[in-house]
Amino acid sequence: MTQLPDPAEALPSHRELFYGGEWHAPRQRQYRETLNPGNGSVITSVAEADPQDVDAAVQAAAEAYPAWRSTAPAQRAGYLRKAAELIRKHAAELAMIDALNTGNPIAEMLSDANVAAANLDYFAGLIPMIKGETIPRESDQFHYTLREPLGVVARIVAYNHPVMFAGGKMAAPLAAGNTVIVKPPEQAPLSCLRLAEILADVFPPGVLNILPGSVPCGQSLSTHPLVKKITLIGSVPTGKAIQRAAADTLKPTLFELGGKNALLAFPDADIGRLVDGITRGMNFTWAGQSCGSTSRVFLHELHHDEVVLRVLERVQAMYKPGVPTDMATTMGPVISKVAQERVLSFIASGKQEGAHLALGGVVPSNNPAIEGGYFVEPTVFTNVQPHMRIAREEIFGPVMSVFKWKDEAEVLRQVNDTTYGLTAAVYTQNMTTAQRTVAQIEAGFIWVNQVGRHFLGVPFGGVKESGTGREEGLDELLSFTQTKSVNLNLA
Ligand SMILES: NC(=O)c1ccc[n+]([C@@H]2O[C@H](COP(=O)([O-])OP(=O)(O)OC[C@H]3O[C@@H](n4cnc5c(N)ncnc54)[C@H](O)[C@@H]3O)[C@@H](O)[C@H]2O)c1
Repeated sequence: MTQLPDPAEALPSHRELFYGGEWHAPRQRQYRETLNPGNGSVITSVAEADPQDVDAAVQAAAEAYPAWRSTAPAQRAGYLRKAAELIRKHAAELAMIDALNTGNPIAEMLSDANVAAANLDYFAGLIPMIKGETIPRESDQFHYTLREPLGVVARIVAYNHPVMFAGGKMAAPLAAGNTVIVKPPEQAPLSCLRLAEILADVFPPGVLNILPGSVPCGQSLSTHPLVKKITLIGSVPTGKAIQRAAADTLKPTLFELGGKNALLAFPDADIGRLVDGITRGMNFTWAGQSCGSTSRVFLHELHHDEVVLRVLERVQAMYKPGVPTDMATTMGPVISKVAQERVLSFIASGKQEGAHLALGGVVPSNNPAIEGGYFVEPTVFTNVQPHMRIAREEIFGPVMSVFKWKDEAEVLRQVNDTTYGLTAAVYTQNMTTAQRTVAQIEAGFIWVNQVGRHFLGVPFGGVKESGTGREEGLDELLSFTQTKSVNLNLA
C-alpha cells in the first residue's frame, strides 16, 4: 500500500513565481489565499503574476528557446524522461497536495501524477515522429519540408486535475522544442509549485516556467507578442476570451473546453455494464468536476425504471462525501463556495422546472468531519426534459440528468441538441447499432460500452464549442510545430 506523506510536509516551500530557473517574488507583492475545499480553511497564500511578471517570464522563456530548439532530439527526450521519473517518485506527495487543495479524494489522485509522467514518456518517445516530407520534383526543382517548433508556448490549466494537467501538458510542446510557461489554476496552485521545485534542476533555465496567477496573468499570456501559441483547459467563455485576445498577435490556440456529454443506452445494452457506466461516468468521486462526465443519460423506456433503480442504489453505495485526504474517502467537495452555490442553484432550477429529484440535491449534514467544506450530495434527476437548464448547461458538479426515450431519431436529435461536443458513450451489444449511432453523434470522443477512459495515442478533444484541436496523441505534438518549405533549384 502507498505510504502517504503528512499533508503539511507535502506542501511546497516556495509560494512565488518560477521562471528562468529561479524563484521570483511578484513585482507588485500580490499574493492570493488558497483554500482546502474539504473544510474551507486557508492553507496559505500564493503569488499572483501581474503583466510585468508575465513579461519577465516570457523573456526568460524566449531567451532559453534557441538553445532548447537546437538540443538534439535524443537529449531532449532524456530531459523529459528524467522529469517523468521524478514525478513518479513524488507521486504520493503531489497527490496529497492536490487532495488538500482541490478536495479530490487522495485514493484517486494517486494516479494523476503517474498520468503526467506517462505523457512525458510518451511524447519523449514520439520525438522522432517530428518529420518533414519530400515533394515530387518537377525537372530540376527539388522540394522538402521541415517541422520546426514555434517558440514560447503558454499552457493555462483548470483546477480539477492540476498536477496531471500541468505535468502532462508541458510534455508535447517541450518535446517539439518549444519553451513552456504553465499557468496553474488560481484555486489550486500548490501542486504545480511543488512540481516546479521537483523539476527545477531538470531542464535548462527558462525551458520550463510555472507562473501562478489568475485571470490577468492568463490575459497577459494571451496578448504577449512573444507567446507563439496559447492553450487552455477550461470553460467555453474563457476559450472565447482567449481566442479574441490572441487575435491581435494571430496566435494559434488549442482548447479543451467544457461538455454536456450524453450516455445513450439502447434496449439491448448489458444492464450490469450500463449501470456501472452510468454510475462511474458522472465522476462523482471529484463531485462531477470533469469535462468528460456523461451528465446526460438517455435510457430506453424498456429498461428505464430498472436501470434508474439500480443506479440509485449503486451511487448511494459507492459515493460518500468525506475528508479528501483520507484514503477511504470516495467523494470530494466542489472547488469553492461559489461553485457550491452554483451547483445548488442548478438543483433548485431542476426542481422548479419539473424534473424529479431522485437522489441527493442537498449539502451533506451528517458528517462533522467535513463541516465547512463545499460538498453537495451525489444528485440524480429523472424525468428531465430537453428545455430545462439542467439538461442544457454544464453544471460541473455532481448532478446527473436522466431522460427517457423511445424513438431513435428523436433521441439522437436530443443528444446533439447542445452547443457542446466533447464526449459521448453508447451502450448496445449490437456493433451495427453502435457504428450507426457513433456516426451520428456530434462529439470528439465516443466510448462504446464503457465510459471515461483515456488512452495515450488516441486523440482527445471536442467538436462544436467543446474545443479545437486534439491532445494525447501525435496531433498534439505536431500542433506545437510549424512547417517550413524549402525549394532547391538544381538547375
Ligand atoms: N476538455 C477538457 O479536457 C477539460 C478538462 C478539465 C476541465 N475542463 C473545463 O474547465 C472548466 C472548469 O474549469 P474553470 O472553471 O477553472 O475554467 P475557467 O475557464 O474559469 O478557468 C480556466 C483557466 O483559465 C484562466 N482564465 C480565466 N479567464 C481567463 C481569461 N480571460 N484569459 C486568460 N485566462 C483566463 C483561469 O485563471 C484558469 O487558469 C469546465 O468548463 C470544464 O469542462 C475541460
